[in-house]
Amino acid sequence: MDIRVGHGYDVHAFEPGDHVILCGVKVPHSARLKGHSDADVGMHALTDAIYGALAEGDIGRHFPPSDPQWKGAASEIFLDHAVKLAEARGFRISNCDVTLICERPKIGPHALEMAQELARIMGLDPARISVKATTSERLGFTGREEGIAAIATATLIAE
Ligand SMILES: Nc1ccn([C@@H]2O[C@H](COP(=O)(O)O)[C@@H](O)[C@H]2O)c(=O)n1
Ligand SMILES: C[C@@]1(CO)OP(=O)(O)OP(=O)(O)OC[C@H]1O
Repeated sequence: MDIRVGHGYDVHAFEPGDHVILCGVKVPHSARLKGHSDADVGMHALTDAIYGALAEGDIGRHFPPSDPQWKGAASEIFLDHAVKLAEARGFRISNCDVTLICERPKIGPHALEMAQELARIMGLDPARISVKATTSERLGFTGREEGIAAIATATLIAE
């Protein structure tokens, strides 16, 4: 049995807007996240965790920010690619855990829907997916509400 663990980290800054996309869910907010794609910071961290477990580099290697093809892209494309790459290598994803770091928006009311959306994209039982959040107690860039950070871990198993 081959068991792999990967982790991912991402940050996107706020810019003027009225909603954010987090783990595939549109959440009303007083700003939006800036990015080349839809700036789904949680999905990017999870995608990087899977690439990390596979030693397959990072999201920018597979989807260069310099490529206009990915401008405004739904981050589901990136996660789907990482999952299919894992499957092609004989791995199944056992579980994953995403932490969103922000003062606002509040994630708790949306966490279940986010886990369900990630599960849909990944073809997994939602019980294998965790989405949670923490503030940084008003410290640092997330504390000043300049952006949102996300960390993720994924465990992959090949029998
Ligand atoms: N954006 C956020 C941040 C936090 N939560 C929930 O609040 C709890 C307490 O946060 P602390 O940073 O004070 O530990 C946290 O455990 C989450 O349940 C949230 O929903 N959205
Ligand atoms: C996702 C990509 C796609 O062009 O762009 P961004 O939306 O800016 O996101 P980032 O987390 O900076 O990762 C780099 C890129 O791969």
